[in-house]
Amino acid sequence: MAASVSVEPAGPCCWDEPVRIAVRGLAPEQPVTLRASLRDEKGALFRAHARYCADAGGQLDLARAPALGGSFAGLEPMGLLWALQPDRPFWRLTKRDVQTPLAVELEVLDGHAPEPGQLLARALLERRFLPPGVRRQPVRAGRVRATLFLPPGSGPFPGVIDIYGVGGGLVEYRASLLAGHGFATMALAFYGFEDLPKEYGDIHLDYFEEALCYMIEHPQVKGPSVGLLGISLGADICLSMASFLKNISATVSINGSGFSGNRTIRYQQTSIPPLGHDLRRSKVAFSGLLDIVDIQNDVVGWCENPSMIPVERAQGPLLFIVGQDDHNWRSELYAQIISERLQARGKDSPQVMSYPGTGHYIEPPYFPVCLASLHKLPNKPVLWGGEPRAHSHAQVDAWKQILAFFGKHLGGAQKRLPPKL
Ligand SMILES: CCCCCCCCCCCCCC(=O)SCCNC(=O)CCNC(=O)[C@H](O)C(C)(C)COP(=O)(O)OP(=O)(O)OC[C@H]1O[C@@H](n2cnc3c(N)ncnc32)[C@H](O)[C@@H]1OP(=O)(O)O
Repeated sequence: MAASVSVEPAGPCCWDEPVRIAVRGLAPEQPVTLRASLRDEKGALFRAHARYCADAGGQLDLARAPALGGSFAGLEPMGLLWALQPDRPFWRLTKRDVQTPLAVELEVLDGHAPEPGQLLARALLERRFLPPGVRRQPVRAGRVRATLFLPPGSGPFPGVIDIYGVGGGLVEYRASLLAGHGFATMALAFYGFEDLPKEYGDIHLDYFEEALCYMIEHPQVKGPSVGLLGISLGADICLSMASFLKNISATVSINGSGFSGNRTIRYQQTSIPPLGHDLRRSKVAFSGLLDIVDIQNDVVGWCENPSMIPVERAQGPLLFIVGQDDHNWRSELYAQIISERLQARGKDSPQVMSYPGTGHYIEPPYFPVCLASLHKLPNKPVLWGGEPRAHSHAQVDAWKQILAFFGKHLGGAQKRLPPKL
């Protein structure tokens, strides 16, 4: 019998959904190598491989069989996706056009030799970023440059604003995936897109207030308040919005700092001066990579430092997703300072999910960890941190936590049915 690969659920799947991969028709105990590859929209090739042995019946189920080595080892049913690494140095897997899927090619090769053996079977996984029925609406309203993703159904839906960080542009893939879980999600650009400022400058919260008003007034967004989700600088913008603006009922910070970083945050008469940094504290790591984890200035005055965002003013609960191996800055320490600030002011401690072996770039599930890539501020490749297996597991858990947190505090999201595995 010829070998064949089966993937469940069959057909196209969302990028954040797990799949069950199995191979049938092998010889009993046959050694095989599984290879995965994908090409991103810029032509960069990402690859992973793992060695396995079929069972006594000539079957191989990645949910039951441990990988014996390769890009990863052990029982990792989704390892061939999260372990994908780019051939191009310091390249990050990202998705620019969410309307097209990424295709992951799976190949089953005979044997474990370093050189590939005979090709036994092949399959193509179509991984979508625009979940079925999600509507994508470009937003050009006043100064706001964004895309709103509306879940399938009639609504209104609980709303979330999603903000990325340094690098700018309009990053849509996390917002589009979140909409697949029942949240009307706005991917919000704030620089480096169309007529927005070309460079990252002071953070003017009135721009973000305009985006918030757009969401609250939208007939498909359930009022009276929305949630916020941000990573890195985007997380600090979310924390600032929650501290100064009304109608925000839940805020998630992924590896934010809780400080005004190296630009001033401004709202009406208030300004928060930057903590600042000293590039002389950066280290050169392997391959000439910069390690900037310690370049932020020391937090003099601890939780009373004037560069801190006054998070105690936030109306709704806060969730901090923290990578303990974050090399952009010390997210774990900053989450502790924020907790102490809240407690010192008689507020509840925030929920902190702190993940070992996890770096700065915590993305939705199954994105391969980006260990290093161009940082637009020093304009050099920097180390982001993370150990691939731990980081990948953290991404899966963090996504569940984020969905549960928004589900609880924004209420009423329609659950997408989990695939039957
Ligand atoms: C000063 C020292 C630091 C101070 C720090 C302390 C203060 C801390 C302050 C706060 C710290 C907070 C820290 C944080 O917030 S860091 C973390 C958060 N990061 C983000 O949120 C990123 C969001 N934005 C993006 O990723 C971009 O918009 C993307 C990449 C999607 C498009 O972006 P854009 O449309 O602009 O791209 P381009 O096509 O014109 O290419 C431009 C260049 O970009 C490079 N590139 C492109 N794609 C990739 C890729 N896939 N892999 C690797 N590199 C990639 C490439 O070299 C290319 O140049 P070239 O090869 O074409 O010549």
